[in-house]
Order: sequence, then structure tokens, then C-alpha cells
Amino acid sequence: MASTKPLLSSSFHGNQIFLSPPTPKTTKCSKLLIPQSILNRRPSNTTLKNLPSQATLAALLFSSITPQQTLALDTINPPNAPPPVIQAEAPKPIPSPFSQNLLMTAPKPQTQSDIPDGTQWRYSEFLNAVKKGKVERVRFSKDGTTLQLTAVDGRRATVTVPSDPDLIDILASNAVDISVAEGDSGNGLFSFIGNLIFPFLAFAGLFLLFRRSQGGPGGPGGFGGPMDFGRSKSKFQEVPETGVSFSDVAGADQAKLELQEVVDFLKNPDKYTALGAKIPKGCLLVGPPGTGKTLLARAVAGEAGVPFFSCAASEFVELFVGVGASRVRDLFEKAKSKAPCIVFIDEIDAVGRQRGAGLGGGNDEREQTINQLLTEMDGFSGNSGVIVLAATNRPDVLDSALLRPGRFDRQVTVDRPDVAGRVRILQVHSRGKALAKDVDFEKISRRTPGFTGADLQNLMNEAAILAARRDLKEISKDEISDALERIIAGPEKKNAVVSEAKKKLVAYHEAGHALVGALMPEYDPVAKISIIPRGQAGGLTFFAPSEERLESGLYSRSYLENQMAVALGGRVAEEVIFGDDNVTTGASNDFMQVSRVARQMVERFGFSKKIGQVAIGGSGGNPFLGQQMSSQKDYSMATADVVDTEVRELVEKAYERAKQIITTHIDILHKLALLLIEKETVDGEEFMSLFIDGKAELFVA
Ligand SMILES: Nc1ncnc2c1ncn2[C@@H]1O[C@H](COP(=O)(O)OP(=O)(O)OP(=O)(O)O)[C@@H](O)[C@H]1O
Ligand SMILES: [Zn+2]
Repeated sequence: MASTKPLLSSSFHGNQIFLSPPTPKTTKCSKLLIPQSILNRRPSNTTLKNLPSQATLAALLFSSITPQQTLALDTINPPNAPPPVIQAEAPKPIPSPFSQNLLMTAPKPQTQSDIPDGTQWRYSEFLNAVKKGKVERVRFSKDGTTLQLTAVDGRRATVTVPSDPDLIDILASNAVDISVAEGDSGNGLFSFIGNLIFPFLAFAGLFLLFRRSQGGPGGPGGFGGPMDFGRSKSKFQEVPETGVSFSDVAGADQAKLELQEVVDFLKNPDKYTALGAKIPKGCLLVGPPGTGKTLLARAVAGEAGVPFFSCAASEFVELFVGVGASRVRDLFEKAKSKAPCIVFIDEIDAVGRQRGAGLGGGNDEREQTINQLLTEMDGFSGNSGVIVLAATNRPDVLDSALLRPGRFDRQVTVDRPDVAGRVRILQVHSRGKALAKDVDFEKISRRTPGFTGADLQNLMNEAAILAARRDLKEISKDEISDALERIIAGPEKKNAVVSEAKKKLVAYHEAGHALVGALMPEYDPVAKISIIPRGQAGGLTFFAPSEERLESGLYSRSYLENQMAVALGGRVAEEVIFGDDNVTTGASNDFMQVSRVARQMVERFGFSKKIGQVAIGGSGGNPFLGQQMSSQKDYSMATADVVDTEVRELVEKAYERAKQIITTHIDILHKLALLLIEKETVDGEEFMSLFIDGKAELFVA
């Protein structure tokens, strides 16, 4: 039961900061929260980016993790949270097991029969049987020190497992089915992965991952030989013609304008060099995920008609020091031979973070990679015809050496699109889709502030899927509307069994939010009220904040006070109707919102006279770029007391206002609650008509 500003963040988004720009769920799930204990154990020069794939790999290897669980894990990271900071936790280099591997001799062939007798096999017997294809499946204990095997003839045996980095590879290359015993303790996937990725399996996993990405095992028996590692060349893609033009990138006019210069240069280098003009070698595309940075880079190449080389910086960095640097060298070698061309480096922050900033010392591999990149960029003169575009959403963490003149000295901001931009993006993504006449992009655009291009693409796609599921020939506004709500608030649980009593309670609760919202001066209009359960919420009230408000990101003191009153309206209605003793826990999200707003008003926005116009508690940061707005306390106990008192006062004041509105307009509260019980959803217009019938005053001061 949450009062939801669909378009502002809400309780659905977990720990998200209330006033931050909305971050609708997108289809992308790239970040995985990895427990510190595992991070500390991983080899020093892997990047965090590898970890999801590592986990995915584990998921593939160990069938007890389903992809769905991995997705569920993704959502543990609040959408706006910064990626876990890698620099603070760069662990000490761990000697690579693969170097030992070089010295290891292959196990001697066994003379025993293929399948040993007994229920306790020696490790060498086990390996031998595996290589002869006599082992069907193995099941590791949770700590990985023993395994249970099932032989092809159905016999079972136990093996004590030494720390052998090759084991997983050997098992996999002999098509042995691998799983891990599920424990009865622990809390789900975290502890599972925690126990799973004890060092040798982690190494083995990475080893496999690496080998896979190299295009298959290097030899029979799965022993590819560690020397393969240095020779990777396939870490970038080369597209001779992207076929993407600026017209495929809707909105982003400013960015296109700035990049037009790059296009001109690539098309006509002589014109510039004849005049002695210095052409930028590198250009940084900065903006939140999904805003079309990659698309823009492709469009630059497409417009100029030059080849497009792309790679993700995280893929440069692998297990061995020096590999990343050699990959960078390969990439530029190739690019220079095809100049003029575009080199696009995505997620440059993965290698481009400030050097030597980590607690555990520097990360050699990353440093070498970035040094190589800088060398390459310094190496080609302004007119070599290779232009490097790099993308990041964390420009703040980049090494300043990258931003020096002659490197990425230009920044192009690719921001979330505005109303008009969203209309055009919707148009682009409805090309080739059959749309009903009632679809109005303008209206959809107004309902989707904060959406990125990727979000809008996802929206249109979801709508198309819905239309197909409904056996329609066209996508109508209903499908788009339903898809939108689904994206914002999670799917409706239409079949959830809700008792009459609960339905009534939720109806009054939501009616309370809506009523207070409608009667607060200059508050956002109510768009829809629903008592169909959705996600965690028993019911929802949608408001439609104005575009200007969202775009400016500015909120007045009175707006925030209103917001708190609206959020409290649910609980107040419960109290008034059902009595103090019968209020429920349904308002807990509302309370969280309220206290967050109140605290921010006092601590950060200077809205408290006693604290004054200062920001205390936390270093701030720009949530737009995913920086942490930490709530770390950096003030004295005495100040903390004042803060607490001020926060409480704000909340109490809001509570009183909500109560006053609800008690004076209780007739409308009843009407709306009845309507909700009958129809389950009520839209804004219908709700407002209750006021006209009831002759309530619309705005009370
Ligand atoms: N301005 C836009 N016009 C049309 N489509 C867009 C636009 N922005 C994003 N998209 C769509 O969203 C998809 C994802 O965009 P893209 O990968 O370019 O984003 P990005 O900024 O590079 O994201 P990330 O930082 O996650 O890599 C694109 O394939 C494209 O279809
Ligand atoms: Zn509520």
C-alpha cells in the first residue's frame, strides 16, 4: 500500500533516494551484488564486470542456480546505487594457480580397471575414470572438499578433492554433470555462491570462462595450455559499416550537434588539416545507462561511412597482467590499418579509474591497460584518422590523465530525453509495429519522465508482447498503458485472493492518499488509484508530476511538505475509519518515504531553521550519475538530537494536515473507497468528478 509517484522513485525501488530521478526497471541486469568476502578472494586483476559472468558461469555449471535467481539477485542492488566501488577493495595479488599449472605433470595413466571398486575413490582413480568417460555426474559438497560421484554403471562413490584448478575443466570437457549439494542453512544464493566460489573453483571458473571466450578449448582433454592467455586478439568487434545514422538516434540533439564535427572530420580530414586545425582524438560520451551512447557512437561511424571498432573496457582486463595492454595494442594496430575509423570503448571507467587509489594498493593490470591506452592515444597524431569515443556513466571516477588535452578532452553529455525527445524515440521504436489510432505518443511521453531510450524501447516491446498475448492485430493505448504500469510497479496480481476485509482496508488507505493529494495546494494530480495488488504493494495511488517539476528537479519546501502529508494520508484514513487499534502495517513504506523526505529536508536542503542552510550528514553526490548519497553521520550527538527533533516536527505537522483534510472531506473518502471496492481501479478524472458531485472545495489552504 504505497502512494506511488509512478514517475518519481518510490518504495518499489528499495533504497532509492526519494527525490532522485526515476529509474524504471530496464531489461538490462548487469550488476550483481557480490559479497565482500568473495571479492577479496578473487584474483587481483579481474574486474568486477567479470563477476556477473563468473556467477552466470557458476549458474551454468551448477544447475541449482537458475537464471531467475540471478535476476532476483540483481534487484538487490537499488537501481540508482553506484556500482560497487572496486578501487577500495583491490585485493593483494594472489599467485595465479595457472603458473603452477605450467609445472604440473599430467596425471600418470592408471593401470587399474576403468571403474574402481569401493565407495571411497582416490583422487587419481577418479580423474582417470572421468577421462575415460566413466563418470556421469558429480555433486560437490558445499565447502567443495569432497564430492559424490555417480558412475555410468550407476555405482556411487565419494572422493576427497584436493585444490585442483583444472578439475572443473576436466569435468566439463568430459561432459560430466556437475552440481553442488544444497545446504539446509544459509540464506539463499549469497551463501551458496559464497561457499561455492572457494578459491579453486573460482579460478577454475574463470579459467573456463576465459577459455570459452577464446573460442573453445585449446586441445584434447581440455588442457589448452596457459600460454593461450597472452594471445587473445578477439576482444573487440569490427563492423565495416554500422548502417546506423543520426536519424536512428532520436532526441539527443545537442550531442548529435557536437558529434557532427567528428563526422565532418572523418569525412573530410584534409579540410581540417590544411587549416592546421587540431582534431579531438578522443571524445567522452557521458550519461546514464540506456541513453543511447553506444547508438550514437555507431551513428557517428555510420554517418561518416567509416569502420566501427568497439569493445567494453572491462573485457580488456583479464587474469594476467599485461593481457589488457596487449589487447589495447592489438585493437589500435587494427584500427590504424583501417583509418579513418571510430574506436568505441564502452564502460571506460572499468579501466580508467583513478590509479593507485585503492586501499590494497594499485591494480597492476588495470594500470598497465590504461597506460597502454594513453600511449596509443598520444602515439597517433591528430590526423591519423582514428577517433576514440568512450562511454561512461561515472566521469567522476576517471583518472585525470585520461581527460588531459589530446586525450578525452571533449565531453558530450547524453542525458535522459525530455518530453519532445521521448516522443521521437517512441516514434523510432514503433517503426514496423502496428499501432491503433488511439495511441498518442505525446501522452505516453508525458507519462514517462525520466525514461531513457532503452526504457522506451522496452516499453514498446512489452506493449507489443501484451497485444500479441491478447490476440490483437494492433497495439492500442491500453497495452501501452498496461505495459507502462507493469514496468513501473511490477505486474498486477489479479488473481491474488484478497479478503473483503483487506480490500476495504486497502481501499480506504489508498483513498486517503488520493484525497490528501487532490486537496493539497499545487500538488501533482492523481492519475489513477488501484487496489489490485502489485509487487509488494496491496494497492497504489499514481500521481502525475508535471514535466517541469521533473525536468528541473527542483522541489519547493511546500511541495515536500505536501508530499509527506500525501504519504501519511493512507495511514490517517485507516485510523479515522477503523480506529487507532486497527491500523495495519500496510503503511510502512509510506513511513519510510516520509522520514526520508523529512530527513533530507533537514540535513541536505537547509529547510530547517535550527540546523540552518547547511548540508550535513553525508557527502552528497550526484545521484543522476549513480553516485552515492550516503547518509553517513558526520555531526555531533547534540546536532543529531536537533536533527531528530526537527524531523519529528516536520512529520507531525504533515500528519496533522493530512488528518485535517481527511476529517473535513470524509464523505469523499467514503465515496472513493466504495468506488474502489466496486471497480478496483479508478482513474483521475473519475475521482475528480466525485468532488464536483460532492461540491467539495478543491483546494484548501
Ligand atoms: N535516443 C535514442 N533514440 C533511439 N533509440 C534509443 C535512444 N537511446 C537509446 N535507444 C535504444 O536503447 C538501446 C540501448 O541504448 P545504448 O546501448 O546505446 O545505450 P548506452 O547509453 O550505450 O547504455 P549503456 O551505458 O548501458 O551501454 C539502443 O539499442 C536503442 O535502441
Ligand atoms: Zn500507502
